[in-house]
Parts: sequence; structure tokens; C-alpha cells
Amino acid sequence: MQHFSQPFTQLFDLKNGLSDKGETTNRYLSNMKGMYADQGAYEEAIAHDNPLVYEFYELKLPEHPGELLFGTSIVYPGKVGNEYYMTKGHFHSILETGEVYYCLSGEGYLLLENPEGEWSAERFTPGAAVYVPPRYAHRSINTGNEPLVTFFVFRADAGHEYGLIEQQGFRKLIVEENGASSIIDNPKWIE
Ligand SMILES: O=P(O)(O)OC[C@H]1O[C@H](O)[C@H](O)[C@@H](O)[C@@H]1O
Ligand SMILES: [Fe+2]
Repeated sequence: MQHFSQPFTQLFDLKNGLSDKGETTNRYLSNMKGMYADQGAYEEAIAHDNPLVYEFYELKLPEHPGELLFGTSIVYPGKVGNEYYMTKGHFHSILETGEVYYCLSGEGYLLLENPEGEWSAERFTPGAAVYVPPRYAHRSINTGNEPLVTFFVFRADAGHEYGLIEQQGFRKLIVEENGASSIIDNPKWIE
């Protein structure tokens, strides 16, 4: 008989996303080289300090298709040039794996796109559950002034695939224009 996980409960703070169990993975600005459109603004920001852009819990559960991975993801407020702080974004290694994100606090977007060229920017506000269908890469973007905290859950064997995202990003960028967020074409995107 396969050894599955035992039932358990874990608390995550609704406001800051933190939990007293488990370790977060931290992504600092230095881990995001080449991911912001304004390379000059990136170099300048890195020369000053190396802020924490986001952190996330991913509970260590067996990577079996019957198990689920879950945790919170916390994207801090900030910008590089006029582009908001965001996660790297990924496809799942098993491309045909969906995911659900539920926004606990803060505001922003989940930017989605699939290899067929379809894309969407779904708004995150507290209480919004966003569905990531199979085949869609997804990136969380904080357009507000407080941490963007989401809770996610997906099939445990799905894996993460960054691939082209690390070279050219997503088709769209979310930037600040005249004090409001705006979705624009990514000039680095090559079809
Ligand atoms: O892997 P990234 O795109 O950097 O995002 C970081 C993390 O954010 C989310 O909350 C996901 O569900 C995780 O699976 C992911 O690894
Ligand atoms: Fe994912």
C-alpha cells in the first residue's frame, strides 16, 4: 500500500500570510535577473540593496499525483522602474495541471498565458479565487501598497517549468502609468 500523508492542519495568517510551521523560500531582487523590462532600473535597484521581493511556503508533501501541494505566496509591494514586484512565474512541468489561488489580502493580478497565445490578467482582491486552467503559465503581481497574500493548491507531482519565461518573460507587463496599473505589451516578447 502506498504511504500517503497523514491528516493535518496548518495556520496561515490572513493578513501577512505567515505560518509558524515550515520554511519559506525567499526570492530577492538578485534572483530576478533579466526578468524586469527596465534593465537599467534593475541594475540601479540592485546596487542599493537587495530587497526581498516575494516568499512562499510550499509544504513538503510526497510528489504523488494523489497528493496536493499548498501554501501561501507573499509578494511585497514595490516596483522596478514602473513595473510592479512580481513572482518569476512558471508553467507546470506536467503542463496539463491546473491550480487555484485564493487571495487573502492585498491587491494585484494573476497574469496567465498559454503556449497557444491566449492570455488573461485576473484581478486579486481579498476573497477572489482565481482558477489557473491546464497549460497556463502564471505570475502574481502586486499593484498595491501592502503585501499581496494568496493561498494556492495544486497537484503534488506537477513541478515547475520556467523555460522561456526566464528569457523573455510573459507576453504582457503590468506597469504603473499615471498612478494606476496598466497592462501593456512586453517589448521583449518574440513570437
Ligand atoms: O515559482 P515562482 O513562479 O517563482 O513562484 C513562486 C511560487 O509561487 C506560488 O505561490 C506557487 O504556487 C508556487 O508553486 C511557486 O513556486
Ligand atoms: Fe503553479
